[in-house]
Amino acid sequence: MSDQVTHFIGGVPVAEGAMFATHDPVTGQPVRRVHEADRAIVDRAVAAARAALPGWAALPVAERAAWMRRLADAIEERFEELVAAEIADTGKSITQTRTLDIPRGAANFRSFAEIAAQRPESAFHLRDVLSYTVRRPLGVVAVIVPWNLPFLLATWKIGPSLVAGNTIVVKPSEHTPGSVAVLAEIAASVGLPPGVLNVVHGFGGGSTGQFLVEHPGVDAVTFTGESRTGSTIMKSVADRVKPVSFELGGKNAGLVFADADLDAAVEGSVRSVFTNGGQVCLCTERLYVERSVFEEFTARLAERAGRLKFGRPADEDTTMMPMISAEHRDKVLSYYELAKDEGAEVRAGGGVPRFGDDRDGGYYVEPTVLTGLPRDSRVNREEIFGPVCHITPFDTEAEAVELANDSEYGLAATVWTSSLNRAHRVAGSLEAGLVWVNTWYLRDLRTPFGGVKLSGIGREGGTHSLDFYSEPTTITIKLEPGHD
Ligand SMILES: NC(=O)C1=CN([C@@H]2O[C@H](COP(=O)(O)OP(=O)(O)OC[C@H]3O[C@@H](n4cnc5c(N)ncnc54)[C@H](O)[C@@H]3O)[C@@H](O)[C@H]2O)C=CC1
Ligand SMILES: O=C(O)/C=C/C=C(\O)C(=O)O
Repeated sequence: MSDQVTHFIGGVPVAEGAMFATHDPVTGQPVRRVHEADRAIVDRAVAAARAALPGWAALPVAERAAWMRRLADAIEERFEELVAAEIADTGKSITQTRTLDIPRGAANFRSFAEIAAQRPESAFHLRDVLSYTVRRPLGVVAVIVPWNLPFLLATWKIGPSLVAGNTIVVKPSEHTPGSVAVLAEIAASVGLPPGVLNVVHGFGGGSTGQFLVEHPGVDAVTFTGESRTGSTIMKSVADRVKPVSFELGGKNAGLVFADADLDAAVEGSVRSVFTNGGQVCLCTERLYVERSVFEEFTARLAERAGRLKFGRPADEDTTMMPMISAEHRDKVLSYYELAKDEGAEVRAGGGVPRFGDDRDGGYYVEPTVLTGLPRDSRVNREEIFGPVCHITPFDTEAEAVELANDSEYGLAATVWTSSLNRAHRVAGSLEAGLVWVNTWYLRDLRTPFGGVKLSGIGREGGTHSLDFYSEPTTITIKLEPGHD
């Protein structure tokens, strides 16, 4: 793709609006020039989506599902181009991008095509009354997504909203416009009807994102990002009572019991704390470890953190990526300093790696393991969104559950134990939308996905997505047997 990123409206590229630059997180150097959509451009995108709505909504679901499969095929054909676009924006490793981010994009379209096409309609026939439900699309949906998993998260919302018959305007993060811009090219190349999928670029508050969610022609908003942003968007749409689906932040707990397979718990926690540089809303930031294995677990996790590899994205054995921006790096580093001020013992990391090459201009921080902080420390309560965790010992199962639940967030939790009874008991007691036992981030796209408390509103995934992206109308007919 070109280094200049344009909007995509009504099936064609639109190179209008002021320009801003994005930066390569690996070196800090400018990487793209992006057009910012002002109110007038957002207006045109919403109008294009609205014009395309009747035709798209009227298609049989099997035909919309066929379009989703065409998009998935085309993603696979342009796989390496999407991998390159994602890496240029994020500095992710090529191994992760090839195995997680881009394949999930294709899977997001394919799985919602299958789920929507196979969904049974419900009808209840009781004596001379027939009650049944028809589902209609919400209308024009605004899709607002963040920078941490740009293609995965955008397609996770684009697939089900389109197959349910909506037309959409997507706003990717200002940091990561590239892969969704390639998706727009793909939509044009497969001949998706103009206006069904529109993309506008720009910032959030006071810019494209706000103009889009507030727009009277937008019927619903689906958003992934920080909890505070979710709250701001909710206020913006409150007057029009627009439906919202929010996947927000987390301060996720991992519980390690002494009966766990410790090798698996350590390796699983390496993944759950440090994957994607800790920049996944599902990452573990609070670990609670039974006292008898606390020292061994902590020493082993700290040792593994020190061995993560800061290679270039193109090196297949790279396991640590940079933070997305200088601003986000500074935020994460401010928590490293705060941890020290709050009295933490730094068991690994705590600073900035030095390379002696152009990566010193990038946004890297060290993977960090902390202990010794009280439960009410800010480091134990606030979402950091970096490669860092704090580990606390516990003595009883009840205490572990109580500590894990002592959070304003409730997105994901991980339980490490060899006892099935304990796994079931503890998992059911945790205030979280998602609990993984002896694993982390194992996904089945049919299951409900989302969080409680500050971590979100509603669930997406499988039929839960299709429920959000459509409205049911219940029709009840009084039949008169024997009449025409
Ligand atoms: N899923 C999660 O938990 C995520 C959490 N974060 C956290 O949020 C912090 C800030 O990162 P940001 O990229 O600024 O996240 P953000 O939540 O502010 O931005 C996510 C998306 O929302 C848009 N946006 C922001 N304000 C908006 C508004 N008022 N109306 C409409 N759209 C709006 C942004 O342009 C972007 O596309 C990070 O330091 C990180 O800690 C960031 C990304 C994802
Ligand atoms: O759908 C997934 O597999 C991952 C979702 C991750 C987020 O929502 C996030 O990191 O914000």
